[in-house]
Amino acid sequence: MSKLRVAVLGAKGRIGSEAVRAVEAADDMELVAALGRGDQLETLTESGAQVVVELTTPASVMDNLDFCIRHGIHAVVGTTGWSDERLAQLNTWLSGSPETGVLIAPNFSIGAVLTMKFAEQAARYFESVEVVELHHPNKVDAPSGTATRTAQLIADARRKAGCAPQPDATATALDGARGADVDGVPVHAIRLRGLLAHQEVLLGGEGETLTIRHDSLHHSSFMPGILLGVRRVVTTPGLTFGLENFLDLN
Ligand SMILES: NC(=O)C1=CN([C@@H]2O[C@H](COP(=O)(O)OP(=O)(O)OC[C@H]3O[C@@H](n4cnc5c(N)ncnc54)[C@H](O)[C@@H]3O)[C@@H](O)[C@H]2O)C=CC1
Ligand SMILES: O=C(O)C1=N[C@H](C(=O)O)C[C@H](O)C1
Repeated sequence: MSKLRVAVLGAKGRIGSEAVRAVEAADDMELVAALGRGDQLETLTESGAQVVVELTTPASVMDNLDFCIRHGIHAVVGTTGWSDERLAQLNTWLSGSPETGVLIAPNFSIGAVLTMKFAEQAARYFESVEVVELHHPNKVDAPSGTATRTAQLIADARRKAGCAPQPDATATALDGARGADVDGVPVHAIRLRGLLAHQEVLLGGEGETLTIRHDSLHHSSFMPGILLGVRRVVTTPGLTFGLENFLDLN
């Protein structure tokens, strides 16, 4: 069987360099390009890349995906910064290239995907819920893509269940003291040397609390998800949001 021809964008970055090694080590894949900032995107077509793993920055990702989709190259995207407007733009581009697949995964680690799933399931049973994400201090965006997605899933679950707004008597607060409001869910971002990527979902009800915590201790935690994404995206046209769509979680 022929190997999947894979390119990595952001190949010198923290996660990109790990992804380069993971693709090189995968028996069913061939690394055909490893591009960094300033490299020509034409290398992707010249090298015959079938799938691009996009791990750059929120400022670069849209131009890169525009190029990939126009050239029918599938993409597995870990880069953060997704808004409804950006997703709508992607869907417009994809409608002009109906056989191309794009997976956007706010988090590639199985533990983080399960954290989101468990938080979504638990959300309607508790009066209060807040999200705390903790990352290395070199991270450029806050709150994290994972925390934003977690809060959105929680908010959707609570809306569907008809939950009342969360209790919060705060009358005066310093700016930021109650975190960012993501769809009615407070999200707090901590940046600390020594950390990599961590998240807690705190749920509170009458006389009890539930804490769901996940820790990514090394970038290797993201690699099985990236490789799964590469294998699945080539047969999944259109936009897929969330690695859970490629996992049998039920
Ligand atoms: N979905 C997930 O599971 C994960 C997502 N991430 C996300 O991946 C992104 C990258 O994270 P890090 O590796 O920590 O950042 P980083 O700053 O270490 O790496 C980004 C790399 O992309 C390069 N770059 C920027 N623009 C480029 C362009 N136009 N073409 C090619 N390369 C370009 C930069 O020079 C840099 O080497 C962030 O958005 C981060 O949040 C990070 C870890 C896991
Ligand atoms: O920048 C990071 O490091 C990470 N980014 C992603 C996010 O913003 O959720 C995934 C993970 O948390 C690591």
